[in-house]
Amino acid sequence: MPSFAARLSATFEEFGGVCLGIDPHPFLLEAWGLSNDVHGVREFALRTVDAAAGNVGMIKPQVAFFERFGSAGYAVLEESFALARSAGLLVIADVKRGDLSSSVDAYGQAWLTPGSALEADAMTAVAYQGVSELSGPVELARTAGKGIFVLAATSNLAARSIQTARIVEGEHDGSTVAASVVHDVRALNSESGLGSFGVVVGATVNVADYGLLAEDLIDVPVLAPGFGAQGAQVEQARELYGAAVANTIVTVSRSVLQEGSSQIPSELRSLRSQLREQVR
Ligand SMILES: O=C(O)c1cc(=O)[nH]c(=O)n1[C@@H]1O[C@H](COP(=O)(O)O)[C@@H](O)[C@H]1O
Repeated sequence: MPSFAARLSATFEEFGGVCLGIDPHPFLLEAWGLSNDVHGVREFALRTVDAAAGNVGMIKPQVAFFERFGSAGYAVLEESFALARSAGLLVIADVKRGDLSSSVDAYGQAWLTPGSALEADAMTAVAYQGVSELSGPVELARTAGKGIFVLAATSNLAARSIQTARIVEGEHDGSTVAASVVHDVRALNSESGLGSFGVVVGATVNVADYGLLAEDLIDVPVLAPGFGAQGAQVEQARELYGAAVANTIVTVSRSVLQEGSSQIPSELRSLRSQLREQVR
């Protein structure tokens, strides 16, 4: 299996960096005329995958909306991932898992093992127990051609005080929590050019306030939520991410999904051309 970085680069080349989030909120199920139960979520997810295929290269299912329905929700995730894979879409499982290494290893195995029921191409992870605790999933990702996106500067205001806090000891003495995560994740990328290990940097944050420079994000895949419903505009992508806009995944959920499944392809194509302008 080629590395996640190689597959992501090919996706950027063919489709650009727009990613469609699959977040079946109850209000969206209602707007789509679907029931707020696992049948509605299944229909929503499969229609969304269909609408994404051929229009963008990536989807990011937010697993919380599926977990609401227990094992039946997981079955829908499995079916959706399989459909996405067969349509050539990269799947970033938005699971935000984190724990000490002996436990987080199992999360990695669930989401990144080739052939596992919930196999995705990449997963999101939380590193408040230390980026080094993620070594098990990182090793698995290396051998299986998978990727991991670690939360660094998230789009929600409530995280600002924690993520901009300064570390007072050790290797990262004096740097912000966000910058230390970016530094440690960058160090995982041994290959030259784009790496397989990325960071989440929300489009609603000013990276400088988080102790980050635009250069810190070069060659690291950047997962960038916050566009659309949370207020950032794709026309600001270069201003926000500088040269790293070329390796930024602009992920959008509610703003596109609320248009209804028949409108999704044209919405995605329009975002693609806006982002292409920014990358140029
Ligand atoms: O990791 C994420 O995807 C994520 C990180 C972050 O900092 N902010 C953030 O909004 N997200 C997720 O990105 C999606 C944003 O959805 P919309 O605001 O509807 O586009 C949701 O699934 C969030 O859980």
